[in-house]
Amino acid sequence: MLFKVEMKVNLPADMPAEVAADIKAREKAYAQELQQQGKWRHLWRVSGTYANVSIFDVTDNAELHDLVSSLPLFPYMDISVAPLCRHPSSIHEDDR
Ligand SMILES: O=C(O)C[C@H]1C=CC(=O)O1
Repeated sequence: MLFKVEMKVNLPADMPAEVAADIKAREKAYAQELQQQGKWRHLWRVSGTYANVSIFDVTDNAELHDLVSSLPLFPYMDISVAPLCRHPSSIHEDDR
Protein backbone atom coordinates (compact mmCIF):
# COMPACT_ATOMS: atom_id res chain seq x y z
CA MET A 1 0.00 0.00 0.00
CA LEU A 2 1.25 3.46 -0.90
CA PHE A 3 0.91 6.44 1.41
CA LYS A 4 1.84 10.08 1.04
CA VAL A 5 3.33 11.25 4.33
CA GLU A 6 4.06 14.90 5.05
CA MET A 7 6.38 15.66 7.97
CA LYS A 8 7.03 19.11 9.40
CA VAL A 9 9.85 19.28 11.94
CA ASN A 10 9.50 21.56 15.00
CA LEU A 11 12.58 21.18 17.19
CA PRO A 12 12.36 23.23 20.40
CA ALA A 13 14.43 26.41 20.12
CA ASP A 14 16.08 25.62 23.47
CA MET A 15 17.13 22.08 22.54
CA PRO A 16 20.93 21.81 22.95
CA ALA A 17 22.71 21.62 19.59
CA GLU A 18 24.40 18.31 20.42
CA VAL A 19 21.06 16.71 21.34
CA ALA A 20 19.52 17.92 18.07
CA ALA A 21 22.55 16.67 16.11
CA ASP A 22 22.25 13.22 17.71
CA ILE A 23 18.51 12.94 16.93
CA LYS A 24 19.10 14.08 13.32
CA ALA A 25 21.94 11.56 12.85
CA ARG A 26 19.75 8.71 14.14
CA GLU A 27 16.85 9.91 11.98
CA LYS A 28 19.07 9.94 8.88
CA ALA A 29 20.37 6.40 9.53
CA TYR A 30 16.83 5.05 10.07
CA ALA A 31 15.45 6.91 7.03
CA GLN A 32 18.22 5.54 4.84
CA GLU A 33 17.67 2.01 6.19
CA LEU A 34 13.95 2.21 5.30
CA GLN A 35 14.83 3.55 1.84
CA GLN A 36 17.25 0.64 1.31
CA GLN A 37 14.42 -1.73 2.27
CA GLY A 38 12.13 -0.09 -0.29
CA LYS A 39 9.63 0.95 2.37
CA TRP A 40 10.42 4.69 2.14
CA ARG A 41 10.06 5.04 -1.63
CA HIS A 42 10.49 8.82 -2.03
CA LEU A 43 11.86 11.53 0.25
CA TRP A 44 11.62 15.13 -0.91
CA ARG A 45 12.44 18.34 0.90
CA VAL A 46 9.71 20.98 0.65
CA SER A 47 11.75 23.94 -0.58
CA GLY A 48 12.35 26.66 1.94
CA THR A 49 10.99 24.68 4.89
CA TYR A 50 12.11 22.11 7.46
CA ALA A 51 9.53 19.69 6.06
CA ASN A 52 9.37 16.79 3.65
CA VAL A 53 6.93 14.98 1.42
CA SER A 54 7.47 11.24 1.36
CA ILE A 55 5.97 8.16 -0.26
CA PHE A 56 5.91 5.00 1.82
CA ASP A 57 5.25 1.50 0.43
CA VAL A 58 4.10 -0.70 3.29
CA THR A 59 1.89 -3.74 3.91
CA ASP A 60 -0.84 -1.98 5.84
CA ASN A 61 -1.80 0.97 8.06
CA ALA A 62 -0.29 -0.69 11.12
CA GLU A 63 3.13 -1.05 9.48
CA LEU A 64 3.06 2.60 8.42
CA HIS A 65 2.23 3.61 11.99
CA ASP A 66 5.04 1.45 13.41
CA LEU A 67 7.63 2.87 11.01
CA VAL A 68 6.63 6.52 11.34
CA SER A 69 6.20 6.44 15.12
CA SER A 70 9.69 4.89 15.42
CA LEU A 71 11.35 7.89 13.75
CA PRO A 72 13.70 9.60 16.22
CA LEU A 73 12.18 12.96 15.22
CA PHE A 74 8.60 11.65 15.69
CA PRO A 75 8.02 13.55 18.98
CA TYR A 76 8.99 16.77 17.21
CA MET A 77 7.02 16.45 13.96
CA ASP A 78 3.55 17.31 12.74
CA ILE A 79 2.65 14.44 10.41
CA SER A 80 -0.16 14.02 7.93
CA VAL A 81 -0.91 10.84 6.03
CA ALA A 82 -2.95 10.16 2.89
CA PRO A 83 -3.53 6.76 1.24
CA LEU A 84 -2.78 6.60 -2.49
CA CYS A 85 -4.13 4.57 -5.38
CA ARG A 86 -3.44 4.55 -9.11
CA HIS A 87 -4.78 7.44 -11.14
CA PRO A 88 -6.83 6.33 -14.16
CA SER A 89 -5.04 8.85 -16.38
CA SER A 90 -1.54 7.74 -15.41
CA ILE A 91 0.56 6.70 -18.42
CA HIS A 92 2.70 4.37 -16.29
CA GLU A 93 2.19 0.60 -16.27
CA ASP A 94 2.99 0.35 -12.57
CA ASP A 95 3.16 2.68 -9.59
CA ARG A 96 6.86 3.62 -9.89
O1 LIG B 1 14.61 16.29 7.47
C1 LIG B 1 13.42 15.90 7.52
O2 LIG B 1 12.60 16.17 6.64
C2 LIG B 1 12.94 15.02 8.67
C3 LIG B 1 13.40 13.64 8.58
C4 LIG B 1 13.05 12.83 7.42
C5 LIG B 1 14.13 12.16 7.01
C6 LIG B 1 15.23 12.59 7.74
O3 LIG B 1 16.41 12.23 7.66
O4 LIG B 1 14.83 13.55 8.62
